[in-house]
Amino acid sequence: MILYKLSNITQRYHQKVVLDFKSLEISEGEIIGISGKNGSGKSTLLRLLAFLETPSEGEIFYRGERVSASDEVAILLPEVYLLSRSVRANLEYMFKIRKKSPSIEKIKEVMELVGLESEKFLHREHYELSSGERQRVGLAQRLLLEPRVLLLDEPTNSLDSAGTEAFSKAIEWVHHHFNTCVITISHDKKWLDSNSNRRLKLHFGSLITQNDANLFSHNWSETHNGEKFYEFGNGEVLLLPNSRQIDRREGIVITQDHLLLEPKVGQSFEGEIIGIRLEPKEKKELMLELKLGDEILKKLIPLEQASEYKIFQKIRIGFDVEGILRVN
Ligand SMILES: Nc1ncnc2c1ncn2[C@@H]1O[C@H](COP(=O)(O)OP(=O)(O)OP(=O)(O)O)[C@@H](O)[C@H]1O
Repeated sequence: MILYKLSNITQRYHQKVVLDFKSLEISEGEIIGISGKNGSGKSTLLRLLAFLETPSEGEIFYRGERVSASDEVAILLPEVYLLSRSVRANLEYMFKIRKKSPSIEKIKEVMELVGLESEKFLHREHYELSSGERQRVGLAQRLLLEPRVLLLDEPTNSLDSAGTEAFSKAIEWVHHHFNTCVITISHDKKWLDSNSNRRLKLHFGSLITQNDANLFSHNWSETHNGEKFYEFGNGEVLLLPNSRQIDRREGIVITQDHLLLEPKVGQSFEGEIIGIRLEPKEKKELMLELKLGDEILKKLIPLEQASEYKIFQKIRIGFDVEGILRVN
């Protein structure tokens, strides 16, 4: 079932366009990771999905309807707001929102899930919590809501590695139990990769919806005559012929399909395989993680080709520049 349908979205603050894209569909149970540079519009998009803001232009349908709020959607912001009471009272409050009677067993279950020992933390006052512990209480609150959509804005910012791992498990748990659609913003690409089955990227307010693995959208430069080239950071450069008309601020993307392994013709670059893993979605493909200069690129290959690739193997990487996408 499609949960969200967004079309022709523009969001402006004081005349400045911060988000501008044509369409986005999000289905039930998807686990989506959103990345992008500071100010690219990630939090703005999350606020739109949480109905905390309405777009300046465009339409958002939630389960086929125009709605102004939904109690099926929960959002965890980087600064967690807690009631000036104990952890227990903060968690019990969620049952009131759901019009259910509090269950101490359920509370203890979610506390353990987010890595808060219930014996130690249940009766702690809100002011006795560190920022990482507040973040954990915040997530536990939202898990108790059993949301259809869980929106997480930089959830792991104040967490240590144990907390980060607990949050990964909690995402799996909520997805498994309630088929929750989880949408997470993070600057930690590795964490996002292992905690999402679809990636979105924002680039100056434009949405790039291809599997993120495949694309690079910064470090484009111009020659004196306006042709674009991409610097990989190892001295190698990919030239883009006939690219004068492209404004590099629009974002230039080469999708995964146009990333070629061991190409027989054309320009190619030496890369290295730094990761090989089974793609979680269908389990019929392998994701190769390739390092080329400062870039980490990804390429899906059929499972049958697994024996051809080994970790730390050097590999030639080429690009079919016909596959350039402009993102606007
Ligand atoms: N309420 C607001 N009023 C005016 N400008 C805003 C407001 N909220 C965000 N902006 C601006 O909109 C742009 C996008 O902000 P947003 O917070 O969505 O970016 P982001 O990708 O989440 O950034 P970060 O990675 O730094 O959190 C930024 O230029 C920001 O300054």
